[in-house]
Amino acid sequence: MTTPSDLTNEQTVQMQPVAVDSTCVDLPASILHAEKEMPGRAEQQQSLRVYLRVRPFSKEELADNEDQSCVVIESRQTVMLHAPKGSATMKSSERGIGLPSHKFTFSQIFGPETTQAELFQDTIKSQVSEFLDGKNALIFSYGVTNAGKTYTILGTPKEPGLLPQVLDATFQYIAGRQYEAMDLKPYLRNDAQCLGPDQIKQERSAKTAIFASFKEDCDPVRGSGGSNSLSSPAIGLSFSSLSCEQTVVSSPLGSSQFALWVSYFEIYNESVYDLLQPPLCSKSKKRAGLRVCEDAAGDTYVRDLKWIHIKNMEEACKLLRFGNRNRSAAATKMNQSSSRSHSIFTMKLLKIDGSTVQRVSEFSLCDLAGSERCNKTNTFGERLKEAGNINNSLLILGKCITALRNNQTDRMKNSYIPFRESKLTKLFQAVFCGKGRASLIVNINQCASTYDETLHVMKFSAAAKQVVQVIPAKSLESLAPRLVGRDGKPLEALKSYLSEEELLDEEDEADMSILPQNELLNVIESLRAKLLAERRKNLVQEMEIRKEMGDAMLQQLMESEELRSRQMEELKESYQERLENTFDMYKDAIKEHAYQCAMNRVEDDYVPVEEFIAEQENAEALRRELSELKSLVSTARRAPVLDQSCQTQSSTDTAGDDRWKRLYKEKCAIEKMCEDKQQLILALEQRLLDLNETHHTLKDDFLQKCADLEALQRKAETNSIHDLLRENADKDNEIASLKAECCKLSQKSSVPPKTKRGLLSNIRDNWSGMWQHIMQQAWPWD
Ligand SMILES: Nc1ncnc2c1ncn2[C@@H]1O[C@H](COP(=O)(O)OP(=O)(O)OP(=O)(O)O)[C@@H](O)[C@H]1O
Repeated sequence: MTTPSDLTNEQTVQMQPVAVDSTCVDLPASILHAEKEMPGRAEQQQSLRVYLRVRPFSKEELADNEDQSCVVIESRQTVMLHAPKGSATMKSSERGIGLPSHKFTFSQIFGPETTQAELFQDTIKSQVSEFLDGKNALIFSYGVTNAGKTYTILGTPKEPGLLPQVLDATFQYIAGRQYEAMDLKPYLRNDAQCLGPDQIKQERSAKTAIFASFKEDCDPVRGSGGSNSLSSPAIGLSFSSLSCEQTVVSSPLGSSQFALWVSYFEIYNESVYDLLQPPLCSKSKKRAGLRVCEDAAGDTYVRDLKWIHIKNMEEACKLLRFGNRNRSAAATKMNQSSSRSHSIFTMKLLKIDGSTVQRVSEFSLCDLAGSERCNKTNTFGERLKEAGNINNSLLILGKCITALRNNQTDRMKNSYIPFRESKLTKLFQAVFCGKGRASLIVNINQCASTYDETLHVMKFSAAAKQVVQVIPAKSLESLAPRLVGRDGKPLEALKSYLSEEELLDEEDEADMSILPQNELLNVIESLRAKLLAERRKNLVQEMEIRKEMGDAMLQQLMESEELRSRQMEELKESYQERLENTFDMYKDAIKEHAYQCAMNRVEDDYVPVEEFIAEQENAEALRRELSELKSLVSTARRAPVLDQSCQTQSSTDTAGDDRWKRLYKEKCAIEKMCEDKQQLILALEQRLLDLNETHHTLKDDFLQKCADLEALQRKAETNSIHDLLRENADKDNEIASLKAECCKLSQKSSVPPKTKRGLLSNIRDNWSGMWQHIMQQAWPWD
């Protein structure tokens, strides 16, 4: 068992450049605290136990003078692998890819000197105890060919392997309390079946048929309970060494009885074959493959697999030998008797109270086929196909382990675990998912020639070691078996329960390879027709779904378009309204401004009509006076001739001369003044004309601006909202410039402030000035 302190110790080991298996450094806390039952928690967590067994060199290997320093066991948990010269690993490391040495940690490492009994004691003994206590267990032996997997599981006559030891421990445990009746048998994965007399008969004859084939080899089957003293030539093993003192679990007290049923099957080329089935008479006939099905709880089982009730080690040995004879083995380059299949020996222990099965526990030992790759084993033809299938199922096992590990280390991840992709993983899915404990025994040899394959095995085991098995506390309760009658129907009224036949109706994974060829063709045809119909149905469904989706999307699009255009309309209206308001405001302001300017100008230039008429009358009077004066002056001009004569006649009249002179002067001044006045009137009239003209110009300007504004307003109504916004800005500028122009115009048109005296007062001022002037001219002495 790996503990945190063990891991700390492991890290202190200093080596040359070494690839340290990451599991020994970065184990997550959950794994470090694994294997502890959490008090108050509804589950137990335990990392998958991965043991390493290094087998000793054989005589031939020692004779070959192979490099013997590839595998160095450093401690009970740590092993170093050094790549030998010429290995692919060494070549890669020489090219700078990877390192020549690798360090791995295991739950425990067993060196070449380890005995089978020691191995049992330190690895699976606790699991055997659990099995006897009602829990499930699974043991895998994994490694390349010739690494010692079969040796570990089965052993030799002198060194019985784990399986005989488990059997032995079980028989010790149930000794004296065996249920002899044989009428209660395992059913599906976890259930039990109550057999009728004829079924019991069948069971007995099946067992007798198997044992009959050993008549010539072995002693007659002895009674129950004689496990300890067996020497069983049936499998060529002497189990004398099993009469050991190993007491796994002391026999329980109470009235319960136990029945042990076993099965033995192999998975060869992805087909399941019953190894306890009598061999076929004709070698040309193909063995019948068995189907892997699921029960109502989703647990897999092998349909029609033979379960044999055994009562002692002798019977167990016979069955093992019988099964091993049927097992697919072939000579490979590496092993003269290489297992080409995964063989699975399963024990089911039924705990029976009266006639009720209290519980069924299961212990499976799986001797996996060699994990080597094809090129190493010089495989061709059938061997190549075997290798492909072996590698595939081991690859799937590896994938499942990696996916389990990834899902556990990263809780956010929930990757698919491909249990169903191979028969092997499908069958043991339940154990990996918490319905039992699993252990992996990795077997390696120390040969330099298989170094690369061994390294591959070690990397696989490094991943496996990180897997945590979460075993719900309730898993055992859920394993409480259902008892079914001889027809497979439950003895108790269980609505949800499906019999095997009912289950099989729904089962779609029938193993068709067992049917004859013409039937197979029929099956293929009907399947093809079904497939076509199914495809057509799917296509129609897909089209309908697509159409529905398309309609829904179109509807959604139209609705959103409508909403958008409505929003645009509202926006446009609001902007238009704001624009109109702004225009009205500016229009009013301009009108007001123009009106004010006009009013100011009119006010400045205003001359009341009465005053104007009065001024005109005055001017008329002045004109009349002027004309009188003129006539007076002309008279006066004619007078000097007369006056000359008068002068000569009466030169003494000086007073008259003076007066004439004065009048003449006055006349000249009045004439001058009249001319000035005339010019002033002309200037005033001209001014009036100018003012009228300015007034008209302003009026025209004003009307023009109003027209422009109206045109802009009309345009704004027709333009889009964006144009309006843009033009709004333009118009703002234009209005600003108009305002500026108006200001300029108003400045230009406005006269400088003056007192509102009007034309008349000007004329009056001028006239009084002129009158003073005349008077001064006329009477300069005044
Ligand atoms: N621990 C061991 N001590 C002594 N001999 C061993 C040990 N392990 C294996 N051997 C011997 O090595 C040889 C190969 O072992 P085994 O047949 O068990 O290998 P394997 O891994 O099962 O091979 P394959 O996958 O080809 O079946 C056998 O002769 C076996 O007796």
